[in-house]
Amino acid sequence: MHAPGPERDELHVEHAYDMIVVSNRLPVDYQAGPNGETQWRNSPGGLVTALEPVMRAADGAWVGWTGIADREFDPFEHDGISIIPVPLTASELEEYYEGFSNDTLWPLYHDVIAPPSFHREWWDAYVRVNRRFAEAAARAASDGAVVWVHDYQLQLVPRMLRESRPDLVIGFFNHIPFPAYGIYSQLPWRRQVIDGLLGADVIGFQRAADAGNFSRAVRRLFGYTTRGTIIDVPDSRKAGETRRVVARHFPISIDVAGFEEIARRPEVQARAREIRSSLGDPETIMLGVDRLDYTKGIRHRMKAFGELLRDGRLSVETATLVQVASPSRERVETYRQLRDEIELMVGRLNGDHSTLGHQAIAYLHHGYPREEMVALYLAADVMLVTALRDGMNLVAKEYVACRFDDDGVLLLSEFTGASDELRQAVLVNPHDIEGLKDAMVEAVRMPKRERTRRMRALRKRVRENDVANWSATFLETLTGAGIIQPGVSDPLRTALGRIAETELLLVALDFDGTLAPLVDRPEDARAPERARSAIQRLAETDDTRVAIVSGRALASLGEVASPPEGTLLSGSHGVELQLDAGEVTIDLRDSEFARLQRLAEILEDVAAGSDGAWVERKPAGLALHTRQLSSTAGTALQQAARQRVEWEVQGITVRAGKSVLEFSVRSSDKGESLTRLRQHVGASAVIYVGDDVTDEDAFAALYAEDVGVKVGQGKSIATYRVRSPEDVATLLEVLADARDSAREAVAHWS
Ligand SMILES: O=P(O)(O)OC[C@H]1O[C@H](O[C@H]2O[C@H](CO)[C@@H](O)[C@H](O)[C@H]2O)[C@H](O)[C@@H](O)[C@@H]1O
Ligand SMILES: O=c1ccn([C@@H]2O[C@H](COP(=O)(O)OP(=O)(O)O)[C@@H](O)[C@H]2O)c(=O)[nH]1
Repeated sequence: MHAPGPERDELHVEHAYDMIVVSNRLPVDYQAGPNGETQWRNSPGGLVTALEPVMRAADGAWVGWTGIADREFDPFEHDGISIIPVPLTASELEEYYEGFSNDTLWPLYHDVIAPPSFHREWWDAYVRVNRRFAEAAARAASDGAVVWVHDYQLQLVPRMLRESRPDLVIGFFNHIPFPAYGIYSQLPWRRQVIDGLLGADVIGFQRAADAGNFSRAVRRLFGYTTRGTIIDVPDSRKAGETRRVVARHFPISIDVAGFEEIARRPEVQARAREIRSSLGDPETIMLGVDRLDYTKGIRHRMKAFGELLRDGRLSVETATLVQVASPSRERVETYRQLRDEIELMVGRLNGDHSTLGHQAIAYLHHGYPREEMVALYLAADVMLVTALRDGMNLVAKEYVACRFDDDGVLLLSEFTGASDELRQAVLVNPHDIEGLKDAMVEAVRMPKRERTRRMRALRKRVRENDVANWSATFLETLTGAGIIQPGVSDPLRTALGRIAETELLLVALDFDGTLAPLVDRPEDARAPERARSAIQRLAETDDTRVAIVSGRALASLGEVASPPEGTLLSGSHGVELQLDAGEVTIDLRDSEFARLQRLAEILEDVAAGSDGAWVERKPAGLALHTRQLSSTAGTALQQAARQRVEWEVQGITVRAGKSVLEFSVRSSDKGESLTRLRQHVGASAVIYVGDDVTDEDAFAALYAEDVGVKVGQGKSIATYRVRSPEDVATLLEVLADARDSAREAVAHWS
């Protein structure tokens, strides 16, 4: 049966969209009401909260399930978003959604808080439904489109899409945690799931720890090489070649300005006052807002609250707990049991502690629209987020975004993704009931000054990474096609401020295209004066070391960069290093020397046939430069050189740069070089800035707390971007200023 969608417009979807989001949930759900009537309502959960503003801004389509079984809907338009529904039968709902997704993967990925069930027929349904989603996306995607797949319900879709549509750019984002290998390895289909995910070009996680767990699982199960955030995956279409897959964290967020705007509305503030007075105007309102899910730690929070009332540390006359527990996955047995347990607890606590005038717990088993949520946030003095495991927890961020009055206390579990960013919350381990009780009392009694200090810091942090920033960072990593702001963007400025506080900083910079604009004759390349004096400022202090990391031979680098004393140099992609103790000399073995000679003959021969191409000699390799040729002629010449070298010389490392093809008889890359520099210096944090494909190895060698900056367009795993060497100069000035301020602050406090 085909039912009409809301505000339905006929959509013609074949190969129509350049950007497609695929998720199990759509922004709207078709729900049966208590009397059998059906209605569209907003879907539950944070995935929809985060993706809705992204989709509204993009001219793309959203592929997903409408929340009801055995009904088919034509594509329709909802609130400015093109929706492509995927149908599920009643048995698929049971086996794919309630079964494999929410009774196998969900508990397994949330550290087996509840025991996962493993059933082969659930797995079969999971494969079948994933294929249906992949087919729907493949039908709707235009040539070379970007397809962004979401969450644990659809982990096989990336591989399925890559097989059927190799032209697509495929991203995947996991909204829930990715567990440690000891837990993940329980999954009977552990290899198939990882292989499914590795079909993507970029796999995003909420926390750095999740990405680390995933990379470890890839190594253990497949033995693929992983370097930092890069995984080399065999290319099923090109024998002997590998594809680069990026696996790293992109913490999700919310529409911060949108939430604040609602919070500032007079009618929402009036509603907040009304909520307070309907609860008898207690001194303290504590609030919990969660889907009714065993991962959220609702029982732990109620136990702690009950004991505080029992012990007289809190009283119902002064404190009330409002618990919104919105209905979720109600046909899954573990969720039914949880509801019974929680409602029993609420009944007991209210029976034991409530008075005629004061209720201990106001328990609301409903889903509320956003305005009501915001009014609740404004009414709450203390927000309780006590999840036992949670991918992110957007409620924590929403609370902070709404508190434009700089008041309110956020009590936050360390086991949420949000706790990585929201360090100024009162952080708790919800398993430690005594610790939780103490933290609740601390939150209730916290003096105004401290509340304000913490809330200001939290609001700053949440504003720095809103949902637009999250999606832009992910999509830029995926496509390299984002619009780069001129100068130094606010998020980059914040990251520079943070890294400037480190003890011993290594500032590692590529030269050509990064410090110096690209020029036709490499010997003419020079860094602008502003960059040179900022480097000078950075290099003259004991707590900062500067390194220039280049593909050029060391001798040529020294000449064009003329760096200040003490600068470390890495040439020939790390084959040559000039550290404090002097230059590392390269003694080529006889076999390497012979190969170098043969290489030189071949490349000189290839270059001789083309006007404008030339060969640069380096200690352990050669570079064929094609910058002065048209792009077609340059590519053809590079192709010819590559082929001849492959046929005629063994053991050569080939590396493509911007209009240059590098051949080396000894393999090393900028990532290895950066790691050696980090160790040599003993750096506590590193910033790396680079523009070329070869700089990606260096970005891959960065740790979560380091900063990677890509100069210009192009696919990159770096988190930040600037447009040009001029902006790199500005970046270095900002960094030098930030380093001075950090030093002054330390001097002031010591
Ligand atoms: O679709 P449901 O089965 O009703 O569940 C609702 C959503 O729950 C999960 O949300 C997660 O995503 C949030 C945003 O990234 C994150 O903050 C939270 O920690 C996660 O649990 C689930 O991952 C979604 O797929 C569901 O739609
Ligand atoms: O009655 C409710 C309860 C929750 N939410 C929203 O549901 C999302 C919950 O996201 P979170 O990341 O905290 O957890 P999830 O439910 O996705 O696990 C947030 O945007 C809440 O504002 C809502 O709109 N109404």
